[in-house]
Amino acid sequence: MDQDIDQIANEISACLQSGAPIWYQNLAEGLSPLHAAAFIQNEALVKLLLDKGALWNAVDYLKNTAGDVALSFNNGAIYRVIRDAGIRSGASRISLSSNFHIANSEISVDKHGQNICLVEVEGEDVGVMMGWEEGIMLKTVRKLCERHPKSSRLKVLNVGFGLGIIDNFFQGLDEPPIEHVIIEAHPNVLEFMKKTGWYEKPRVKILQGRWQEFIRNPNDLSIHGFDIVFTDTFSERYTDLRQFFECIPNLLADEDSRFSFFNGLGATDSLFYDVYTQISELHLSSLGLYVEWSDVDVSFDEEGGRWGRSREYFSLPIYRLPIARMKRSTLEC
Ligand SMILES: C[S@@+](CC[C@H](N)C(=O)[O-])C[C@H]1O[C@@H](n2cnc3c(N)ncnc32)[C@H](O)[C@@H]1O
Repeated sequence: MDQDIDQIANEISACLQSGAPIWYQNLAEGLSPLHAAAFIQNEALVKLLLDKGALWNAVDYLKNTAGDVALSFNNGAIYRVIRDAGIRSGASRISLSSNFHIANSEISVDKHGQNICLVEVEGEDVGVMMGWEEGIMLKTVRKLCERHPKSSRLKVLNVGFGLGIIDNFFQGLDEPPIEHVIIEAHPNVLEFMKKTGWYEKPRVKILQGRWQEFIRNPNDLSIHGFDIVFTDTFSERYTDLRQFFECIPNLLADEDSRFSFFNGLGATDSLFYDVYTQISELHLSSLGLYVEWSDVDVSFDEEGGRWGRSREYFSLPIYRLPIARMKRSTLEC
């Protein structure tokens, strides 16, 4: 077997040296050499191809990566080799996510009675917040607030109002926040907030604009001291989320404070989702935060009806919910 691999390795090296492109994907199915190596379940070959520069995130015409092929065989070892290549490649170079900016947005009720917030991207309506996400938002609020040492006097910051699902859950707590700051940029969403009475709510402060205008850099202390911080801006890229991460140590009040974000990047593919999840944890850790993850079941409960006229942006059955806190050693430094 080792001999076979040595021989294959030599042949592949010779092919590459003579100009064969390692990124080649066949015309019939869009399969790359990495897909093929995962298909024959040859870990050494997978490693070799990745070493030679094979794209860990190439997708075939069915949108499957080599990691998906490995998973379909339940081959955890090969899956991890491919995933780790993705993590090493660094989040800033991953281009799988929603990378559009706030476009025309519309808030409406779909035929299933769900509230949906749609934006138009390249002529297609994309749901950026839909009623089915209530379960995620409810569990997030529970994880953020339950047994919080300051539960009777919470100061909450939420970035991105959308349909206001999470903000309604914060307001519905037995002991609502003593300060509830919401940053929202989109004029249509701000209009919706006006119509639904958010500007009149006691102890709620609405900051109109992009979060980047209010939280200018990681050392900016103009808004700070929150017990709970949540962000869900969806239309932004991972680089924006990472920039927001950098501001978290200054936004949080103390070691009891908790931070969460909508963990939806790459959520149309288990490999991409896994890579984003791991990279987020690594980046938060480098800033002195540790993350606890819990799983939320978001599998289909009806014939795919939850998407309405939007594009699927979260097609996995499990949402991985992050709760981050400052590590004590960081606070003592
Ligand atoms: C997915 S929705 C948030 C949904 C919300 N979590 C809920 O429970 O309904 C995203 C929101 O973030 C807003 N947004 C996007 N980028 C933003 C930015 N840079 N600053 C502030 N708000 C932003 C959008 O206008 C949109 O209202």
